[in-house]
Amino acid sequence: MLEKIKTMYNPTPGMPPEKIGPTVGQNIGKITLPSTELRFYDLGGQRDIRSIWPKYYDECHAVVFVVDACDQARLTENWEVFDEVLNSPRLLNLPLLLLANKQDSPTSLSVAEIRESFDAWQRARSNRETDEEDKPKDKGKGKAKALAENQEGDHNQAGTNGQQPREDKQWDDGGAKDERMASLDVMGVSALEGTGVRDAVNWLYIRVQNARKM
Ligand SMILES: Nc1nc2c(ncn2[C@@H]2O[C@H](COP(=O)(O)OP(=O)(O)OP(=O)(O)O)[C@@H](O)[C@H]2O)c(=O)[nH]1
Ligand SMILES: [Mg+2]
Repeated sequence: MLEKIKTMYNPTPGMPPEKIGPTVGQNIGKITLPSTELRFYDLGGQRDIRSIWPKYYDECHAVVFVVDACDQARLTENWEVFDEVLNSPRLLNLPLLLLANKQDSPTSLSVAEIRESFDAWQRARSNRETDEEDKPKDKGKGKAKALAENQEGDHNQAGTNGQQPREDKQWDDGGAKDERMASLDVMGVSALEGTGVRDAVNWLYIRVQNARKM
């Protein structure tokens, strides 16, 4: 995706698709637009590499999350990761764009289908949570165990990360996550053919400029 952006916006083209391997760490790219410069940090999506993502959260002005719209088998894993990003308090007020990549492929999910897949994943999760909450009420014995687990969970949370409770509270107070979800932008792109890429860059350009004015 970043290489395609470079090819479309810079005098020197980015790497051709056949030369691009999995991103280990980060790739950096820069494009110049009227009165602004957009700097991209393309972070590898492999499981082990995701732990570096939060190191970038304080410095960035927008987040673009690229999903492989052809890989239905990994959509659940994708949504788990995306939800973490969506929930990261340090990213809460930043423009967030979800890109459904590989729209050139006949097997890719459309933007509407990607949105529906995420909604369905969220519904399934909240159903699971409701089921969990209901369980102890049915069985007296289970209730004590669930409570004990809860307390242990709370303790662990505070113990491993002192900021966690404060961050959670932020969500309870503002309903900010619901707002974020309602306004989530999803766009279809093809990093291979370049379809939708200009729209995505324009979206970023406008959002970053607007955020600056506020
Ligand atoms: N059909 C199609 N294939 C694509 C497109 N973009 C990437 N691919 C292919 O998907 C595979 C993975 O592409 P990458 O660009 O390495 O994907 P990535 O998301 O950057 O992966 P990481 O760097 O590991 O995070 C490669 O085989 C690409 O050729 C696209 O728009 N359409
Ligand atoms: Mg990559």
